[in-house]
Amino acid sequence: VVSGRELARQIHKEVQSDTAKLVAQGNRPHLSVILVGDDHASHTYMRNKARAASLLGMSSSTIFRPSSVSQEEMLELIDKFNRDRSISGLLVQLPLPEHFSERAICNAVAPEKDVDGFHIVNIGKLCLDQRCMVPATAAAVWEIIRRTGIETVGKNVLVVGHSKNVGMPIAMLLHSDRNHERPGGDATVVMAHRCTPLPRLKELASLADIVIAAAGVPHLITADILKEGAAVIDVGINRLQDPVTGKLRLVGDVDFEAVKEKAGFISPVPGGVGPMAVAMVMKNTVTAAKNAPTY
Ligand SMILES: Nc1nc(=O)c2c([nH]1)NC[C@@H]1CN(c3ccc(C(=O)N[C@@H](CCC(=O)O)C(=O)O)cc3)C=[N+]21
Ligand SMILES: [Mg+2]
Repeated sequence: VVSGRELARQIHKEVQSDTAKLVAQGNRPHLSVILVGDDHASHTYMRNKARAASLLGMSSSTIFRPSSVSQEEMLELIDKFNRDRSISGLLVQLPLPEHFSERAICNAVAPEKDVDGFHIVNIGKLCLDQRCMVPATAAAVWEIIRRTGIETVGKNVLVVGHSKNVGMPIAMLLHSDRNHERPGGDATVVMAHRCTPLPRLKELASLADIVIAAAGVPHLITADILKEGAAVIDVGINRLQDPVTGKLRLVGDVDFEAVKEKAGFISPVPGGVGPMAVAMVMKNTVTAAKNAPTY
């Protein structure tokens, strides 16, 4: 069982020492988070990021707006933050209410401050293997694989789920060329999604050396469909009500108890990709601070 919390502590140490250097140069990294509405999960993630920032010696601030805020007002706010030199990294917590174009909001954030890596320029660079802000969840999966020593070159990777913010960037990192400006995993990557027939999903899973589960379907990945010794990275975040206690419980897309007996490596939920994703936002914030103009 791979501990995302332990790996996140490694990243934290690296980010903390980079932060201290920047602070000594009078350039303390600052993360600004814009949070719209009162979505409970979004508030949890925001608090995790704010806590990590203060732990690592960065400053952070969260700007709250009601779900009735207009796209116009949001664009103005983002523009103001883009021009504010005391802000190194800026992110707008997703999802946004229905009346928003998330694409327009993501594209409004200055690419060099875009610690989510969701601006179209950063996505374009990601697809061209250029250095860029890599979306935190995808970077988290990448770092878990790298730091655990899981081989990717020539391996079969199955990414389950093709969301633009998670599945797509993960597949992009893992399939691309390792000898590039932004090194990739040189794996043979297949993407399955809601239109993939179940027999086909099983067939693909049985061939996979690495399975990345990012579909948002609890218990989708069961032990019987996996190859013995496969590495399984669970990216799912599903809140299920416990039938006994009635409490909400966080589960991934993987049948953890059974799969941990068959898999070579398994990254759990909670305590896997989540804490690593928070750490990668911090790493991106330091990167943004390093690259910020100092004049
Ligand atoms: N603009 C934007 N950027 C994001 O990076 C972003 C987003 N919107 N919207 C939602 C997703 C999801 N996400 C997570 C962050 C932390 C945990 C995390 O800390 N998870 C803990 C448990 C947290 C809990 O108990 O709920 C864990 O897995 O151990 C999970 C998921 C960031 N996202
Ligand atoms: Mg997790």
